[in-house]
This record gives sequence, C-alpha cells and structure tokens, in this order.
Amino acid sequence: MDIRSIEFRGQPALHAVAADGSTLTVALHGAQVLSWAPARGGERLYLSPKAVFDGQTAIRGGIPLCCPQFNQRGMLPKHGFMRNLPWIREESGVSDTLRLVLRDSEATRKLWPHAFEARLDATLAAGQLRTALTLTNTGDAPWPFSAALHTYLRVDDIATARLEGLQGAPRWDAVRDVRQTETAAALQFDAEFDSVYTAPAQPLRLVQPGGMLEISQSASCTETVVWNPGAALGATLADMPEEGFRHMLCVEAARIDEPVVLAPGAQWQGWQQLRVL
Ligand SMILES: O=P(O)(O)OC[C@H]1O[C@@H](O)[C@H](O)[C@@H](O)[C@@H]1O
Repeated sequence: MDIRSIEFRGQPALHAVAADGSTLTVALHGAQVLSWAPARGGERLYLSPKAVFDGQTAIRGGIPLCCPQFNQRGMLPKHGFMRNLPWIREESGVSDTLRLVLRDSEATRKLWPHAFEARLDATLAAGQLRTALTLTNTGDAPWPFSAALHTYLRVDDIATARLEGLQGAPRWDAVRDVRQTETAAALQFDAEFDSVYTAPAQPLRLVQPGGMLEISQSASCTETVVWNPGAALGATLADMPEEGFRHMLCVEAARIDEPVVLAPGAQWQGWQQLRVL
C-alpha cells in the first residue's frame, strides 16, 4: 500500500492506495478515516461537505473514534476527547495497514488523569476495510473506558436503505427511551433513529438498490449503535447540510454498556470490518 501525506481541506491527512486501486484517506486529527473507496463502486463513507476542519472540532463524517467515553455517559466532552486531538503516524510493519497513535499528554491528563496509548490500524484488502482501535494501559493504575468506531456509511437515499441482521437483538431506543427486542428483519429509516443494540454474533448487511455492504465487528465490541438524525434533528446540525441525513447511516461498533477496566500493562482491541458484497 502506498501511503502519502496530503492536505485535506487545509488539514494534515494520509492518503493510501492499495494494489487493487482502492483508496483510503485518514485525517491526523482524531485518526479519523475520511474516505474509503474500494476499486469497485466508489466511495462508501459519508463525509459532510459542511464538516469543520479546524484541527479542533470533531469532524462530521467518516469514522470518528469515540473514546474513552461514549456520548454523554460521563463527565468528559461528548464522545470523549480522542476525536478532537492530533494523532501521529507510526509504521505498522504490515504493508496493507496504516497506523496512527495517540498517547497521553498534558492536554489529555487535564481531562482524564490516565496514562494510555491508543492505536488505530486501518487495513485495506480488496473490497474490504478493517479499522481496529487498540488501547494499552501504560500507567500503574487501572482505568475504565468506553469506545465506539462511529462509522458514517454513505447511502444513496436513506428512504431506500435497509439494515439487516438485528432481528432478535435487545434494543435501547434512545429517542423514545424504550427497551425492547428488535422485531424487524430489516430496519428502515423515515425519522430520527438512535438505538443501542446488543451486538448480534453475525454480521449486518446494509442493503441498497445499488449494492450491499457487510458490517462485522469484534466480540469485544458488545454493542452496535445505529443512528440517523432524520430531517428535524438533521436541520439543527450546523456542520451538516439540510439534506445530509438522506445520505448517511451511522452503524457503530461500540463498547458502552459495560465499560472495560484495563489493568496496568493490559491491552484491549475492538474492530469493525466493512466488506463489499
Ligand atoms: O454530534 P455528535 O457528537 O458527533 O454525536 C452524534 C450522535 O452519535 C451517536 O452515536 C449517538 O447515538 C447520538 O445520540 C449522537 O447524537
């Protein structure tokens, strides 16, 4: 894989081209994947044309890394701080993998008093992208964390997109604050949708008239979050165009209901894999 440093909307990023012609763009800010275009079928991720690239604000789209907190479930900024900081590139030692690393610093310790190393490995294969987040406790006391690979999948039209594979999964519907078992064989989206599911063992499938994408995640990611803001909430998001919600669906590999407590020296990894079917 050929990896080059580029500027993307004025900010430092890496652009990788794999042997089969598929491409990947990752911002150093947040180690956020911004684009994945397999050789067949073009771009698969949604990046808002109004996303803010100022080296501080969380970027709307691609694959934000939410860590060490999910959403507002804690005292840290929403979705933690890792998506708001610059990561650095390191050699992965593997030709198909791009690696970025974030270690604790004065800035992180002000928010969260723990010694850590976070690593993002983005691995390209034909028609396939795997993003793996690895956390290591580099300190001498245990700490708890939550995490999510908050993937914005590109959809042609949310009205015709279906997400299969969650039937039978325990669901917390955050919009209605209702807990239930999912009954639908295929989720459809016609309004705000924000739910946390117990992750099923089998992969999910995003089905659109134009094709299918398989979404799988590591067993260490015990939840799958599905989010689309819908028209009303979408209109309030300053960094998304009014019609932006029609072209995205977040399917997130997450570890949130039971945070991991990482012992000194211990390591945790969670991954999500996207595969064109
Ligand atoms: O606007 P943010 O901070 O990137 O968060 C986006 C969304 O992220 C999702 O994971 C949450 O389930 C939603 O509740 C949240 O609104």
